Amino acid sequence: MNPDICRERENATFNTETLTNMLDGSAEKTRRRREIESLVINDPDFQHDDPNFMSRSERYDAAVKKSSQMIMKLRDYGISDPEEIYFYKRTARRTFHEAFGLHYTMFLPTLYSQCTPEQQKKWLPLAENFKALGTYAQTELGHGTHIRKLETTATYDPSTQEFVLNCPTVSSIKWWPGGLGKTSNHAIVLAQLYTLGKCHGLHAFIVPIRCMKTHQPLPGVTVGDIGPKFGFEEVDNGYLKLENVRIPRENMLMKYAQVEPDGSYLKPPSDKLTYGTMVFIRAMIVGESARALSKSCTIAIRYSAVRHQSELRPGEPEPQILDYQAQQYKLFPLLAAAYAFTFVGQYMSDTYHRITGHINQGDFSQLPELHALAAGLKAFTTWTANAGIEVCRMACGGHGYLCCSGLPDIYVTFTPTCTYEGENTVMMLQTARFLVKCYRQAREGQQLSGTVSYLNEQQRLQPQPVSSRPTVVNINDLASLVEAYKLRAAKLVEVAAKSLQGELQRSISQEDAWNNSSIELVRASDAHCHYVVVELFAAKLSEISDTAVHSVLNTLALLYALHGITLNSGDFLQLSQITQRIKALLVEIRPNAVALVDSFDYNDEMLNSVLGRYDGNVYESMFEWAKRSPLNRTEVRSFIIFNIIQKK
Ligand SMILES: CCCCCCCCCCCCCCCCCC(=O)SCCNC(=O)CCNC(=O)[C@H](O)C(C)(C)COP(=O)(O)OP(=O)(O)OC[C@H]1O[C@@H](n2cnc3c(N)ncnc32)[C@H](O)[C@@H]1OP(=O)(O)O
Ligand SMILES: Cc1cc2nc3c(=O)[nH]c(=O)nc-3n(C[C@H](O)[C@H](O)[C@H](O)COP(=O)(O)OP(=O)(O)OC[C@H]3O[C@@H](n4cnc5c(N)ncnc54)[C@H](O)[C@@H]3O)c2cc1C
Repeated sequence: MNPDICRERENATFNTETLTNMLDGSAEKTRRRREIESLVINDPDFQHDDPNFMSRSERYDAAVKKSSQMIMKLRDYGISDPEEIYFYKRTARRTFHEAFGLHYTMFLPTLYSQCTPEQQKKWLPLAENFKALGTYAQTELGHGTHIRKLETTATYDPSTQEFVLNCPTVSSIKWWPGGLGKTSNHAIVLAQLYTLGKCHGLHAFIVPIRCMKTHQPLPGVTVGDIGPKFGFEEVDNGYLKLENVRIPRENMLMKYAQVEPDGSYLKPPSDKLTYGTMVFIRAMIVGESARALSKSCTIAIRYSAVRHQSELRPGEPEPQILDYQAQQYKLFPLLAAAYAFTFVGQYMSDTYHRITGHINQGDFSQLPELHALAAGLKAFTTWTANAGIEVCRMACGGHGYLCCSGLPDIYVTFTPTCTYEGENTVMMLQTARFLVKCYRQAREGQQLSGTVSYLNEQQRLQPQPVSSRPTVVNINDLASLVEAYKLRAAKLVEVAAKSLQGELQRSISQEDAWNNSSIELVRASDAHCHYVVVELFAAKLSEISDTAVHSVLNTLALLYALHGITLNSGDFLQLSQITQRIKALLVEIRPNAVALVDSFDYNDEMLNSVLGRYDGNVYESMFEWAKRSPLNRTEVRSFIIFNIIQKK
């Protein structure tokens, strides 16, 4: 064990185990999670070669093998609780995605939420036993964001009681679905429904695409892999062209909308219920942001504790790079954000399950807020985490650029979360749509509840506009900081709403007014999400009874809130005072930095980083890893080089 890192742990002011238990939910939950993780870590079947030394095809093959092994082993162990399955899989996957990822995250959840009971009876046994391996095929070459314009059609033929599916143009070819290229034999296809000559918009259909015996594409189906990408190399994101593919009427997911045998159409209670799976994954991605950021911070902070560089005071030994204020300023606000997002991820998951419970009982009243929250927080947390992973990589200097640091893999695997499940700017604009609506309702005297209830206050304090109210902050008091964030959100929602109003007074259309105000609208959503995060972090503190853990998390929460103010200084005041306070907080966090990342409790196998190793022995491991590079298998690799040298 590296002596620097041992000293860090000895000097921590709190018990890491207590904090880990709190993050997991209880000591028993930590015990069970570790037990599940050790099933993977001690399993020789999961000791695969390093994917960084494999070709793309080898990576795909290894991912498929791993996915099938996981299925069998989960069965053998009798693990069926979704959370436990998730622990098992994320340990086995490490940083990467799994070959059957879309089957679990989108195909199955869509069947659970959008099938009738009869449809569930047919499809769930097939899907849960992996006889029907599925994906979610929505995006087309021409459209990913504006899904109302998708061109794939499903036309009902009452004479045979079938739907006929077609991708009529090049731009209508399905493009991107994970697991579509080579793996899946079924796809949930989102298509424009036509019946009795009328289009009823997007609906979801279960389409068999490959023979369940031979795995050959079925007649009318053209399917394949879209090629190498920025990351996700083990996933066969695919293309799909359907030409006159016939499926039975019962293959339309009919929990909400229905087509009768004679072709008559029954409307769903809300046409946005078709978008339900996207809301689910957006809600879950918030927790993924926390994990990607907490892993990156673990690597960068542990490494900063063992790395010595430069001279702080002449004649003294080189300090740990974690002692540089500039290094702390890069890493500690991200560490604080990783904790904040962990709590927000838990909240988002709970909120999703609570509101979908109501939806299943026929109460759709909270769907708009759920959609706005999931869309906004997905965008807010993925943007921060995405940028933060890069900061962590650069904070490790040159060694951070090596694949064995783990950081490049975390980045390339995580960065598409800013695009998939709804491009982030577009998601922020969806949240803004909800906020502006709420702002108008509050002005009309309606009482708002939930995360937007702060907009009621603006009504109460009329006629003074929110923007003219001073921001007075006690920078040592979290409750006061929450108020400041609340006021900022109210201000920016007001600015966006007034911008829209101003544009409309110039008698331009609603749509143009919206486009001309989009900078203000995105800022309003960003401020709203930032407020929600600070508020939830503060609320979490009130649940913590252990004084030492409370104290260290309070310091992190203050840093998170104050750092956010300096990043958005134009919206707040008291800047120089805040900077001084931030410097003091960095000093306070410094002795606990390693213990705080230890509390995330990533074991070495999952972290998969030579820089972030628990024992801090980075240089020895880095050298060992380099020796395994395929280029080092022979002393002279390229005959071209050999010939050049010989000619000289
Ligand atoms: C057990 C499992 C364990 C899980 C582990 C978790 C692991 C997590 C990690 C997962 C990784 C998985 C890999 C995922 C791979 C990516 C898959 C994809 O990208 S798939 C492809 C992903 N693709 C995308 O995400 C496409 C993005 N695009 C879209 O979603 C839509 O086109 C749109 C929302 C932008 C506009 O829609 P449009 O129809 O034009 O609507 P308008 O704008 O005209 O607004 C009209 C009204 O509708 C309202 N409303 C809107 N949406 C919703 C909603 N969902 N709901 C409710 N309401 C909604 C809106 O507020 C408005 O209300 P109002 O103001 O009138 O009252
Ligand atoms: C790794 C990966 C996996 C994926 N997996 C799947 C899958 O399994 N299934 C599936 O169906 N899809 C999948 N996708 C597709 C993904 O969902 C889409 O790429 C995503 O929804 C964004 O759509 P787009 O590509 O059309 O981007 P575009 O909408 O073309 O975005 C390009 C730019 O235009 C801007 N823009 C677009 N519309 C607006 C607007 N209204 N206002 C302001 N700005 C706007 C955006 O902000 C962005 O800057 C995957 C994508 C990736 C990268």
